[in-house]
Amino acid sequence: MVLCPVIGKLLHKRVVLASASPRRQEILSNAGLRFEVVPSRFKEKLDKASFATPYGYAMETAKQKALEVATRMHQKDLRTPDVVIGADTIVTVGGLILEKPVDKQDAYRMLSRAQRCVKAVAIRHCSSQAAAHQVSEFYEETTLNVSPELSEEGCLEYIPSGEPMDKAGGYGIQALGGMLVESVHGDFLNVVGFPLNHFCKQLGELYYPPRPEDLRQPVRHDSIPAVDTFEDLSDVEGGGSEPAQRETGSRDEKAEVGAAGQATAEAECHRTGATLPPFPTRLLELLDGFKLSKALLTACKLKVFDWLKDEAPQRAPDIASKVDASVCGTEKLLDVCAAMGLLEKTEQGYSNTETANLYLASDSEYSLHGFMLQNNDVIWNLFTYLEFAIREGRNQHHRLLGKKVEDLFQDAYDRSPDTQLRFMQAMHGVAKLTARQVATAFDLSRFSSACDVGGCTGALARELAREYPRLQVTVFDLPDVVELAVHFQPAGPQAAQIHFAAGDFFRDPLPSAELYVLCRILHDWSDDKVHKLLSKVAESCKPGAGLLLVETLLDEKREVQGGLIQSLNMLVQTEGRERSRGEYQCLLELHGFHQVQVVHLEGVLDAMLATRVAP
Ligand SMILES: O=c1[nH]cc([C@@H]2O[C@H](COP(=O)(O)OP(=O)(O)OP(=O)(O)O)[C@@H](O)[C@H]2O)c(=O)[nH]1
Repeated sequence: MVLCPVIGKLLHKRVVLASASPRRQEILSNAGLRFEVVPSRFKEKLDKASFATPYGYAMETAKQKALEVATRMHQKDLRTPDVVIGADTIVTVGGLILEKPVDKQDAYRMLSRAQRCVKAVAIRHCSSQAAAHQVSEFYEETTLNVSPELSEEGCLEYIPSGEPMDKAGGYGIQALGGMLVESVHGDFLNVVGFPLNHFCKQLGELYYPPRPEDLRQPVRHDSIPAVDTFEDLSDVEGGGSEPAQRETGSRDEKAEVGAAGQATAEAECHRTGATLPPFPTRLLELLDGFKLSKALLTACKLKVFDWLKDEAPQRAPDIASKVDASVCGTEKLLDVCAAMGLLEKTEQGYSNTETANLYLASDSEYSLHGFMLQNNDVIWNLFTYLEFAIREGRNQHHRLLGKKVEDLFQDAYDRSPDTQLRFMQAMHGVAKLTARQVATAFDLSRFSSACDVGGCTGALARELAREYPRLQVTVFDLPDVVELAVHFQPAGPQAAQIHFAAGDFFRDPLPSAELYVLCRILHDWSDDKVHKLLSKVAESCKPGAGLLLVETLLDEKREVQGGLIQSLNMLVQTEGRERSRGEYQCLLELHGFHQVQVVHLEGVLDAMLATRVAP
């Protein structure tokens, strides 16, 4: 018997479940699906830190599981399956991704907290060419609250049952673990092994796409009762709420679903007087964000990633003694780093992930260690005054330092070589990340000389020189910056193309050049100073000279909110601000630069190239 007609659509296809999970198999066969089981050999070891969200990580793992099985079957018996289903489960607690416990202690830690269970499912529709496979994907999220009465003894009694160890989140809700869970919001089967309801809906969308006339009907949101509210909602206008965490569909659809869902929820509340609003998971994750940042910064400050670089896994007590810290504190910090995807935790101990080796060890080529320390030692402290910055509309160095600050770069901090070097290390790390993109954003081959105004360690100058072998680049910066820049100059073929010149770009004449570069400089300064600097650059330019401006343009569409955070950052730290594309365009034109072209770079930066016209 097939209750759900879409399951029948798969009956004559070769369906493969790429999973070893017995629960997943049971749920799907109970639903009448016929399939073969070929557990995936894909190692669940993707770098968590390289995904913007936990969902992204789980989805990529699910897709890779299905791909590995489809490819292997094709290679082995030359008969490609029609459909391969891959799934992955993660559990998130306050933004941290947890999977299956690696040991009993880990299980204990997982058990004591409220969790979100996210299942990502990838349905791979195969053809003989892997590249031509179509993949439909969705994920389903269920929120669980572990009973607040769950005692330490209760947890410790449960763990030896063996149930937690092969289960994401550390419990089997369908068996003994059910006793630990107080409430479930969302699809129960999703926690147990597979989101059957959402799967059927997804198949429905694939096999019965809506007719155009259906699309013109007002949206109707069918109800899927959460397990804690098994009620008939059919008397509610609009038919009840869409599952809160469905993530497929366009933004507009989501907005509609959200609005309709809210109206329904209100109606429902009015009717029963008892229904709880959705659990504010995202909100709580945002709240916890500062704790995660501080954990990352602290691990950098303690040089945890240096001690683990290129080493065999080490246990918490070893690391604790190296970083001169308590074992219990170190262990907690290491666990959070592992959950953030910065460390890997196995039975042998902790080791760096690739992200940590690449960016967090202090001696790696693309190290952001200096930038982390700058954030820990300076920016973090400034942000504690955010409320004042918002009220007063200005930076907060005076509060942090307890004195009036006239010029941020000249007299804000003690300009000891150490402080200066730390600042330069921070700038160097950030500049190296983006220098290649900046250097290649436009064709600059018509210029034979460039001046990188405020070019600090010469990281961008080096990329410009590498990209344009006939270009001579002058890095113009304050005398003490130029003095310390030698620490950052690797010997190499570009060295002969790069020169350093000391001076203050507000007071001293600029070195002459055909191309001027202002990379993340203007955003530090007030409008008055920006005019002053741009007029100096304009005066130094002959007609046809170029100005390469690199900044974060406000109002540009971006995937992440980084641009807006950057804007807040400027308020707290500098006397400047981020500006919009229109504002920069006006500024450039006012100072005689026209033909403005804009290129978006990866991350939050944008590059603009303008040409000086005859006055
Ligand atoms: O309450 C419960 N919570 C979780 C489970 C089981 O946990 C695992 C989740 O892991 P994953 O999705 O990665 O699947 P695997 O078992 O590793 O098999 P794959 O071969 O597909 O990677 C899953 O088995 C759930 O059933 C549970 O049983 N109860």
